[in-house]
Amino acid sequence: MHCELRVEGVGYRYPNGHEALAGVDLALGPGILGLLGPNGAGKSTLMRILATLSRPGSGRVTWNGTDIARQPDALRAELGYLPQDFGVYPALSAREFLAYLAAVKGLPLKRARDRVDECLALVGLSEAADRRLGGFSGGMRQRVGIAQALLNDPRLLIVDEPTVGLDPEERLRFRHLITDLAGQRLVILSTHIVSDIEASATSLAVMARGKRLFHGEPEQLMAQASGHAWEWTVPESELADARARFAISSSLRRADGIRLRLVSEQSPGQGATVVEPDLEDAYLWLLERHGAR
Ligand SMILES: Nc1ncnc2c1ncn2[C@@H]1O[C@H](COP(=O)(O)OP(=O)(O)OP(=O)(O)O)[C@@H](O)[C@H]1O
Repeated sequence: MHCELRVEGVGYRYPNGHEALAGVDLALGPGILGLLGPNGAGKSTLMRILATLSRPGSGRVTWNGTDIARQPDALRAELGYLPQDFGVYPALSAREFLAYLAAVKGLPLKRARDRVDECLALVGLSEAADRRLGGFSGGMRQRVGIAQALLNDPRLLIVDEPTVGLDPEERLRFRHLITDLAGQRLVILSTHIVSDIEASATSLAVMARGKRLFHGEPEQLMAQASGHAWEWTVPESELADARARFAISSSLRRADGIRLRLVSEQSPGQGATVVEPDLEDAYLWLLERHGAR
């Protein structure tokens, strides 16, 4: 199955002059791309361009060789998109809502009926299919969001910050769902939370302030942080100072003080030991190096 997305020098400026994207390049094939970046990095702006909802100000995006700004329909037929601000009609049941969206997407009636059932099953909502969406939890609504994005069995699935507002259990379930969906398609999942993608992403792109800072395998990013991740236990009285001076990825209260995990060019202080960087450390180190934290 052919599925090649190329983002070439894409820039975007909002009407108020704010430059949200500056020369972003990505070459993607089947698999799950985790698109990581702090708030305001430009992830949603890029997702909307990829979903053909806005056009790049400069550069271009091609889907299997076709420029999506010139011929958006070539991609739209193969696209599933879950926007960040996905809303549902609370009075409709999950089945009614999906049937409605299937009609909007132009699926023939018989195919629509089958696909609604299949997609509800895929996201684990068959049992709840006839319940009103108004009574659904946040996690269930997000699963409805994924179900609607899957109606046309897309080859490109774009999910923008899907775990915002979900509780830890729902978050975990959602991550498993995304992993199961990958197959032969390209899934782009944007988030500012490393743990959303660390178990599932086959490749990783990191953005900050409209620029792509990294694109590659998670292992490559972790290798870049080697020697710069530290564990350091400090008394509680020194915590505020440590927070001000270092990029801290986690802290744990222990009997002998606060055990910090942080990234730093050099040893943060006496008693600190170098540790093997995990993805969280590596992400933080990248942002730190680019002054983007
Ligand atoms: N309609 C708009 N007009 C002007 N600036 C905007 C508009 N929408 C977004 N921006 C700005 O563009 C930048 C990128 O926003 P974008 O929403 O793409 O980032 P993001 O990485 O998705 O972050 P978040 O998770 O906070 O949405 C931000 O600085 C944001 O304030």
